[in-house]
This record gives sequence, C-alpha cells and structure tokens, in this order.
Amino acid sequence: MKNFEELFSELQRKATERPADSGTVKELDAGIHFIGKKVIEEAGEVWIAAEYQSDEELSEEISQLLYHLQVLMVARGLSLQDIYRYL
Ligand SMILES: N=c1c2ncn([C@@H]3O[C@H](COP(=O)(O)OP(=O)(O)OP(=O)(O)O)[C@@H](O)[C@H]3O)c2ncn1[C@@H]1O[C@H](COP(=O)(O)O)[C@@H](O)[C@H]1O
Repeated sequence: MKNFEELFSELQRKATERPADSGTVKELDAGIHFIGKKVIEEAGEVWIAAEYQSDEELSEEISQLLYHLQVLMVARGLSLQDIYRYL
C-alpha cells in the first residue's frame, strides 16, 4: 500500500522518465485543461459517493481525486512543500 508522498514521487518520476505505458504521462501530455476537467469530474464523483455510496466506494473516489490533484501539481511543477505551507 502506498501513501500520498510515495505516489507523488512516483508521478514525478513518471513525468521525467516518460514510460510508454503510463496513464500519467498521457494525462500530462493532454494538458492543464484536460487535467482540470478530471479534477472536477472526480470531485463530483466524491460528492455523489459521500451522499449515496459505501465507505469503500467513497474511499476509492477520494483516492482518484487525490491522484488527479497530484497530476495537476506535477503538470504545474509544484512540490508537496508548496502545498503543505498552507495546511
Ligand atoms: N492512483 C492512480 C489513479 N487513480 C485514478 N487513476 C486514473 O483515473 C481514472 C479514473 O477512473 P474512473 O473510474 O473515474 O474512470 P473513467 O473516468 O471512466 O476513466 P478514464 O476514461 O478517464 O480512463 C482511471 O482510469 C485511471 O486512469 C489513476 N491512475 C494511476 N494511479 C497510480 O498512479 C501511478 C502511476 O500510474 P501510471 O502513470 O499509469 O503508470 C500508479 O501507482 C497508479 O496506481
């Protein structure tokens, strides 16, 4: 099981090494507008899951939202520290 920081390091590595089978690389290549729409889509799915679905389904949706937020951070060149300073 990986944690938030380990996933972010993995995504940064994918962005640098650009393996051909990486969904993250494809999403980064699609650009900020595309990634932003994924963030909105997943946030909507989190909301629906929180209202109507199980804890397990909600947890999965939240993980997807966190993933797409991290892809957006990588796309903009932000670090975890850039975010943590506001927590
Ligand atoms: N945690 C995730 C993760 N969460 C969500 N997603 C992507 O987000 C999509 C959201 O899925 P949905 O169920 O909402 O389906 P969907 O919107 O119909 O999917 P798409 O049509 O957009 O593919 C998934 O299809 C994945 O493409 C993720 N893709 C990758 N990771 C992790 O990121 C790391 C790098 O992955 P790769 O870049 O693919 O190697 C690995 O550790 C992966 O486990």
